[in-house]
Amino acid sequence: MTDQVTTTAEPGTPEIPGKPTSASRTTLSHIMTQADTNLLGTVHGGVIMKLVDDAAGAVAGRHSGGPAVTASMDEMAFLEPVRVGDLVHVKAQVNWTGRTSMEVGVRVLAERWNESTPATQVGSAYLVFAAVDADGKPRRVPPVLPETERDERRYQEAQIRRTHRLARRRAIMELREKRAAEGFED
Ligand SMILES: CCCCCCCCCCCCCCCC(=O)SCCNC(=O)CCNC(=O)[C@H](O)C(C)(C)COP(=O)(O)OP(=O)(O)OC[C@H]1O[C@@H](n2cnc3c(N)ncnc32)[C@H](O)[C@@H]1OP(=O)(O)O
Repeated sequence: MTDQVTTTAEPGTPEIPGKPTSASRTTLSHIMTQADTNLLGTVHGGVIMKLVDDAAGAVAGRHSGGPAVTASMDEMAFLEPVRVGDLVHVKAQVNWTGRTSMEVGVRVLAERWNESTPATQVGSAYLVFAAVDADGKPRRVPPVLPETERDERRYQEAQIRRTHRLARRRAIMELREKRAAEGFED
């Protein structure tokens, strides 16, 4: 993992024009059936996570203009159980871009398929996608251009999460190196 947090091009490489958040924002909707349930009879969390990954992957592909792979999924929150017969809407947008990675924010909403009551939020997640070339190597992404106050807040919050991810990873690597130097073999 690299520590670079800006979208500045390397010397000699052209800048990539930015893309507004709305250009790739996407909603994926899916009706939940008996095939999606866990042993408790509610919808399996893994089914929701697959939809989240699909919607976020579509957004990352649209934003970056090519293939993108999931590097991490964190802070997946399940706020309410989802039931058979719920129409689930997975709303995703690019919150932040680095050099080759993007943070995609996802909100999961559910409504009864045959009722006119408003949809309620049942989950949320943040995923990091890396744009890749034909060899699976990271490639540069266009900077995302936040358009609204909410987009701007999400961008700033994503930067905080990015800083924490890098700091946590660095701290764990340092601890492992220290323990190895002290002779621990775990
Ligand atoms: C309406 C829509 C209908 C749609 C309806 C149908 C669905 C249709 C959609 C299909 C969408 C499918 C979406 C599924 C997508 C998969 O399921 S992909 C499969 C699962 N993922 C993988 O297999 C990825 C495996 N990992 C890798 O290939 C490599 O580790 C990676 C991710 C390319 C990173 O490579 P690396 O050599 O570590 O490169 P490195 O330069 O260090 O990192 C590259 C960037 O990633 C970041 N990064 C790397 N690792 C991490 C990490 N763990 N955490 C955070 N950031 C990281 C780095 O910080 C760096 O960011 P920048 O500073 O450049 O911005």
